Amino acid sequence: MTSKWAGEGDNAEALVRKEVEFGEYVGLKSVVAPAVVGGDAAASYGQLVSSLVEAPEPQTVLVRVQLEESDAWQRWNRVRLMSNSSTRLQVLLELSGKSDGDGRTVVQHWRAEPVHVVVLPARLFLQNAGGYPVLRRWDQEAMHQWMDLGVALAVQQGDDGDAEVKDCVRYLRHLAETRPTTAAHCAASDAYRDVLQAPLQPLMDQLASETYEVFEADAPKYEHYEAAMIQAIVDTAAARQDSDRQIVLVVAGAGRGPLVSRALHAARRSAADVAVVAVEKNASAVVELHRRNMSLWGGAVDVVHADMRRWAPAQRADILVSELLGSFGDNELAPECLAGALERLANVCIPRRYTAYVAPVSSSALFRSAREFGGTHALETPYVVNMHAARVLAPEQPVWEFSHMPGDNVHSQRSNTIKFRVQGPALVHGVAGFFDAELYTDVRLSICPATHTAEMHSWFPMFFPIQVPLAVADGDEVLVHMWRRSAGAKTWYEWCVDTPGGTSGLHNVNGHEFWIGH
Ligand SMILES: C[S@@+](CC[C@H](N)C(=O)[O-])C[C@H]1O[C@@H](n2cnc3c(N)ncnc32)[C@H](O)[C@@H]1O
Repeated sequence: MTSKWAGEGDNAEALVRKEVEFGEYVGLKSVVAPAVVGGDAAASYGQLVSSLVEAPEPQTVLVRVQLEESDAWQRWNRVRLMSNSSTRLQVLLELSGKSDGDGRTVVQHWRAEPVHVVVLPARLFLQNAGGYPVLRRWDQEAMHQWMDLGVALAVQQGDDGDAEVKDCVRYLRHLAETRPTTAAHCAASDAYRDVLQAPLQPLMDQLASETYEVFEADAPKYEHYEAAMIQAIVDTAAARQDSDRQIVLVVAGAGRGPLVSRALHAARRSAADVAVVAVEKNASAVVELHRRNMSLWGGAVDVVHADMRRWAPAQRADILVSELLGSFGDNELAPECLAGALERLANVCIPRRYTAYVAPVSSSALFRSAREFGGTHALETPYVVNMHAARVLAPEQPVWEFSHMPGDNVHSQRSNTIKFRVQGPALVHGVAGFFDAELYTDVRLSICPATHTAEMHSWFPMFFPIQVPLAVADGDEVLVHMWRRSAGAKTWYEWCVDTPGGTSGLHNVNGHEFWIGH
């Protein structure tokens, strides 16, 4: 193979292989391939890099991507696709340092890619009054964002007159030391960045005590529930004629009791006479409810071990409160549990309605992790994940809603197609899912990026992967098709993504890979 990109003689491939071999001999964990090329030589370059990442040596290959090339991303994407998105392929990103552009835009565009190192040319640095190199404010922020993504930074020696590399490095160290600290409520979530988790199934499974403990640490969530309960109690008290009768509030799916404590508090704060009933189907959690009833609630709570779908109390309640919301709103089967229960049990439901949202998402990290779980199964299963090295390609849009008001239709199947105009170029790896909920009137909870409830950390977004990623250009129209289907004791989602270049095909048809059990 002869090519200019290696810049040496007439057998560039042999030269590259020799250098890789030497790297292996001296024990290097990674080797940097020559700068990625476009045009006619792109296929040969991709073939060579693919053969390196498939070689038995456990080295990572860093593909040098020069941002000054207008088709830098497309060049990288071609190599990545030729190498079947190998986990041993990463990016060494060379900033151009020419433009006065905002460095944060580069992070935004590249955060979904497996960037290992960012190389800053020394000319990117300005001189401060003392003659030392500094970065523009937005470039400082960009460096903080790269550090946050765990990306290494390197400085490339410039021409005469550019800053000294050692001074630039000292400045970058200073930036690292003065990075804004993470808020306490984020610190716990940070440990789960880009970690795929199976969605909880609190109806089919019996949750463990430590899972409840994690829920209970999310004070903002319970504060919102308490605010909703106060309003519902006040409205119920105002609407009723026979003011002697106690208001009955049922916490359905009480777990170890955090909403029960909040219900008692809400009753005190609204100065109303409220009887609180705690219903829970997990026998072990019921033991803890009895313990708390004795030790914390003075025996004031009626603890019932029952499934809310079948529980038949002697007296209809006024307010039904439940926290069966999943990352996609309805994925913990709140509709199946609440719709029927509401008809028999109460007039008012908290939450009153919840909406699922979707958006196309790009993330090499999430796609690779899902694929590593194994085969088609892993890429036809939704995950819950604290998305970090990911790029949501268009603002999220509602896909469907469930409402629990008297007289609402209780059927639980849904489907919809949503059209997005995406920011590209990018590789679509799947669909991100979010939800928001109206607990009561204006008291809302949200995990949508645009409206996220402050400091609430109970829910990470959902990720619905697709088996074969789809490339999109800036401004392309992307269609996301979603279905929520049920049969017998199972509910599941099916999904499909269409881009101008192709379709992902339908995922999880008939729930054959993933379903939620009733
Ligand atoms: C997400 S947890 C929330 C628990 C608690 N409210 C909290 O905030 O910690 C949902 C709870 O609902 C219970 N649950 C789910 N489906 C139920 C049903 N049909 N009847 C009664 N409890 C149910 C589960 O066992 C679990 O304890």
